[in-house]
Amino acid sequence: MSLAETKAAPSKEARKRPLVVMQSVSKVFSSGTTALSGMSLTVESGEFISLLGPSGCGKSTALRIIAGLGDITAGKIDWPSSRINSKGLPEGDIGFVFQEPTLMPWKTVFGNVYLPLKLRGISKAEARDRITEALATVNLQDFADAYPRELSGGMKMRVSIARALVTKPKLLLMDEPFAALDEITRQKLNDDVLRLWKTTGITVIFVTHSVFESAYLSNRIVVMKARPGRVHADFPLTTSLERDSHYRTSEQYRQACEKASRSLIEAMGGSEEH
Ligand SMILES: Nc1ncnc2c1ncn2[C@@H]1O[C@H](COP(=O)(O)OP(=O)(O)OP(=O)(O)O)[C@@H](O)[C@H]1O
Repeated sequence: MSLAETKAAPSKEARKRPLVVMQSVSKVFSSGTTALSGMSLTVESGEFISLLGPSGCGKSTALRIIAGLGDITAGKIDWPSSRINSKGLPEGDIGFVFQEPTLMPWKTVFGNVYLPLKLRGISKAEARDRITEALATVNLQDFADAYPRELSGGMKMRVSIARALVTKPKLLLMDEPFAALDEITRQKLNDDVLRLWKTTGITVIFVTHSVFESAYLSNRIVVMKARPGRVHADFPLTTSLERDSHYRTSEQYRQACEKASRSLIEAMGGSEEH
């Protein structure tokens, strides 16, 4: 290895830096609702984390804080691998996919995916290759000129994912992205997201109510407890199997679902006998 290469390579320490470190974060809204209290979470590069929890336990609030979209009442949040702007927020390293695709109906697929680049002052000509690449990642390369009204619910969500990916973020935050879709479409999109995770090396935090979805997708599950929201359990999920249709019917998947389900029931204050 030449000296130049030695210098260019990130140090071992830099490579190992986490993407997000939340330390005892609390969030109280002006209404007086305490959405989070003492939430700590460290997100390492390359992880696929499912944030699983009952309705109203603060999953979306936590995700928005991780995205730098909401201020915190107490505690500390840091993005050790990101460039931090003058407001103390990470710049450009985070993509966000919401529950609704939130596409502009008057713009084509291309125009919708262009938006984050346009906001950064990048011309359409400069952006073209990146948009084409992002659309190809979600298998929509042939739909660049289509309008949202011409797409199915699943395709609209894939456009939304392409829009989140076009800036090449290190971290992809997904807030119950497939909750409104039918089961078969949801399973297909689960496979798309897994393929994306494996091929790009992106880190994913995926909010879901679904034990089955979390057990299928993630290599780490963080279960949240409600009122106020905080981490109840945090465990890795490893499997020797490829996550595909065979995995869905395997004993390993059944056990993963059981573990996540048990933890969720505990977080909700119940017991298995209930
Ligand atoms: N902007 C806001 N102002 C006041 N209270 C809010 C606001 N956003 C969320 N909350 C409250 O904070 C708590 C946590 O909400 P949040 O949406 O983060 O939970 P969640 O786990 O994502 O819920 P769900 O699974 O139903 O989407 C809830 O009690 C909610 O009503």
